[in-house]
Amino acid sequence: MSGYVLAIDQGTTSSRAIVFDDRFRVVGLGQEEFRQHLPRSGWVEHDPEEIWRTTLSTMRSALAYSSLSASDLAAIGIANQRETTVLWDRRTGLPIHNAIVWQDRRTSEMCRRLVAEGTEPEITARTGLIVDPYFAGTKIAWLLDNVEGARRLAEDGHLAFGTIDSFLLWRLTGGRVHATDTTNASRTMLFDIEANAWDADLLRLLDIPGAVLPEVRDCDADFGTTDPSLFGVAIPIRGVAGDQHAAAIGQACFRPGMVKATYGTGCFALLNTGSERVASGSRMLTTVGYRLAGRTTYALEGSIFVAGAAVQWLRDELRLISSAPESGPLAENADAEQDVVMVPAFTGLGAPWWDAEARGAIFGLTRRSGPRELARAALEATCFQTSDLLAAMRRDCPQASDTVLRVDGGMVASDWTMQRLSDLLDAPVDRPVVLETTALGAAWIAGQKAGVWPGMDGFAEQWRLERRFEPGMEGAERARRLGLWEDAVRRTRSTF
Ligand SMILES: Nc1ncnc2c1ncn2[C@@H]1O[C@H](COP(=O)(O)OP(=O)(O)O)[C@@H](O)[C@H]1O
Ligand SMILES: O=P(O)(O)OC[C@H](O)CO
Repeated sequence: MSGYVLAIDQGTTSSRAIVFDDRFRVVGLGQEEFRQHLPRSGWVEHDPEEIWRTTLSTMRSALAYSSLSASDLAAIGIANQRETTVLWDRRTGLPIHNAIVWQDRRTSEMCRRLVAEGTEPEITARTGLIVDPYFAGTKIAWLLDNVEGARRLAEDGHLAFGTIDSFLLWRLTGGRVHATDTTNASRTMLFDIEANAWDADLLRLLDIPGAVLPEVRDCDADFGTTDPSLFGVAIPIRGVAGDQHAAAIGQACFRPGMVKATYGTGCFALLNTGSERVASGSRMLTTVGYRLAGRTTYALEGSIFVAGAAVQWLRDELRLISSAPESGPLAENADAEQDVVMVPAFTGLGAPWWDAEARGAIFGLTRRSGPRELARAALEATCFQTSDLLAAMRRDCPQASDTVLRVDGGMVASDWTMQRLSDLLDAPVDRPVVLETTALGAAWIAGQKAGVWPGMDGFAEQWRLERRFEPGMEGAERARRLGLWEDAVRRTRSTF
């Protein structure tokens, strides 16, 4: 059998498909952006049909680019934006509403109520999560309560819930598979990560009928085959993982203590904690890193909602730059005497603050502040936030104390940002040769399961360093800058 594997990387702003050969080289690529629907302040939606159309067409483009045909593929792996919630009618396959995106804050009142009722400790004990609108559970509840007729359809067994992986699986298999994987399930706030099962008490708490839920399988399970009407042949789907989990795999973070951070729209850092779940005392998330061959590997996660999105804001709203790569050189020339600090809480603050109501702020502006200082502040905010996450992880887990950060995602192209990141973390930052780590991780799960790619050790050996950034900032300056950030966050938070 051939060693070609196609990975779907269905992200927040674009759908991508990549074909890899058995030496992990990219031989085909397709990418399409799709629309972000912002019906109200704090609300973010995607059209599931657009997600499906762009996924299908990028798969076809990737195949065409590689000059391969579908029958050359040994398997498909899926990585997806997590938490984004779709409900569809099983009888027609049609969504009953737009997908509610992970960034959407419409259920913050519901979450506040759950916290006020004292439910958070039990929710955290079972799911490893914080009560926040970020996760899928309250989004499902909102759809059932606000889309006319939805609750009755759900109770009658006609509605299916899925994160994007489930929705794509349903469509790819012609409605034959309603399943998800453990990593995606672990982001719903309805899943017991110890028992590896949906939690009946949490379903009752959020008033969600169990009939809507997909079956939960391991990341490397059999997820069926594509409907032959799509590509002419039935291609096996052998791997599914949430995109951040797939990136941790693509970065070969297989040993406890290894950490990766992916800098795209947001930033998500995952620390492998091995077969034991680590409870965070610092409001990090405890999550399933991956589950392969019946064994769960846990992770601590820090989620930052705005990273590259702050650069997009400089480009699209302030129009200070015309493209993202201009931000680094601008920042490099910022006035060293000015301390302009940006807290990009456009959609609230994620870990470790979990403040859904906070909104962005800029401090320290002077008459001489301009595009350079704002560019530095936007890029540095990502570094400061990562520093908060790593400090929390180090408190929670001694294995993280002398760690090297493996980075990927669009924003790591900025050398200035990576150097500043290393300076502020006081730790090395490793940028690999292959930056398509999310797709590579999904492809590896599927490829090794299909028997055409090597196992974990063989795969880990292929990881290659492109550049290591070493810390070079004086300790006193680091402490001063981190102090400025701490002060800015304190003044931005909605609660003290
Ligand atoms: N050279 C660069 N410097 C700074 N930011 C960048 C650079 N290149 C891309 N970005 C940022 O990275 C993000 C895109 O990364 P990507 O991994 O494709 O994101 P996503 O998967 O979330 O859509 C954008 O927000 C963009 O602003
Ligand atoms: O699509 P990305 O790369 O922005 O990742 C989104 C995350 O999975 C949200 O939890």
